[in-house]
Amino acid sequence: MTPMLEVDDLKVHFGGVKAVDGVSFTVEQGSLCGLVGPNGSGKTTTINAISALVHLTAGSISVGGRVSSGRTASVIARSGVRRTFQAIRLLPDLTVLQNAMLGADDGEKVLQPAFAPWRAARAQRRAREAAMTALERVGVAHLASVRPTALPYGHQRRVEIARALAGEPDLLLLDEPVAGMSPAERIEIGELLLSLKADGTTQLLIEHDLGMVTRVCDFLVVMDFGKVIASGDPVPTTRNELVREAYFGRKHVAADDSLGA
Ligand SMILES: Nc1ncnc2c1ncn2[C@@H]1O[C@H](COP(=O)(O)OP(=O)(O)OP(=O)(O)O)[C@@H](O)[C@H]1O
Repeated sequence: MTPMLEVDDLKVHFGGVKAVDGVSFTVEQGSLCGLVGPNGSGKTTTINAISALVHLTAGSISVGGRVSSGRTASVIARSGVRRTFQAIRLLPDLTVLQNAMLGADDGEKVLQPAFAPWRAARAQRRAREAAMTALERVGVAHLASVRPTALPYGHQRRVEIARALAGEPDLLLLDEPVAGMSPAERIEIGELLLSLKADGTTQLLIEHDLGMVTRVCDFLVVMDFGKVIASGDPVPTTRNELVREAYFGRKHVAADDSLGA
């Protein structure tokens, strides 16, 4: 197996806060890896480091065999790493289609039509095609002309995913993509992630719903207090005693049997 993502002894400290403190893991090409752990365990900071939104205190990150540490967020994105955000970041004054277009290659030119107009027109055409394909994929193409603020939360989340897909990523980082969705919507998004995997997209999924994670992921990495406390096949990993303690606390572990069911 070829690694798509290699995180090696990653540390991200904010002053005295050791948000990520010596994390190492690998995501194989074409696989779907779950990154789980209690609130504040360092998951978002880890994908912020992978997408170059925070500085690394130490360690290294490689994507597709190339060391990405030191590159800017836009260079990382252009190299095929796209992401969604835990808090929805759609622009309220743009339509659903325009928001998705921003995620396409050259998406930034969508907002600069006056700059080299002939090139902008070509970039816009390509971005529109990629965005429509992504919106179709997440099931909201019929809402392309609507403003995202007019949509229910679950649909806004789908647009957020579509924006990342419009960049046709090799590595897709998903930060709680189904938060706030109904159980039926979660199943649909789970199926979408599996279909993206079937197409060869490597994915790193942050998710608190361990039922979903064990259903769709090939591999799990579990964090607590900035460190990896367990990793491996999903079902046995969620049954690991350290993982159960991290989620439920020691005194509840014996009583609660909902993990890894
Ligand atoms: N910019 C920052 N400055 C200071 N502390 C930060 C910063 N970003 C994150 N932290 C802290 O780092 C720790 C890890 O946060 P992070 O958001 O990565 O956790 P998480 O596992 O994603 O949590 P959740 O599941 O709640 O989203 C937390 O204690 C958080 O308060």
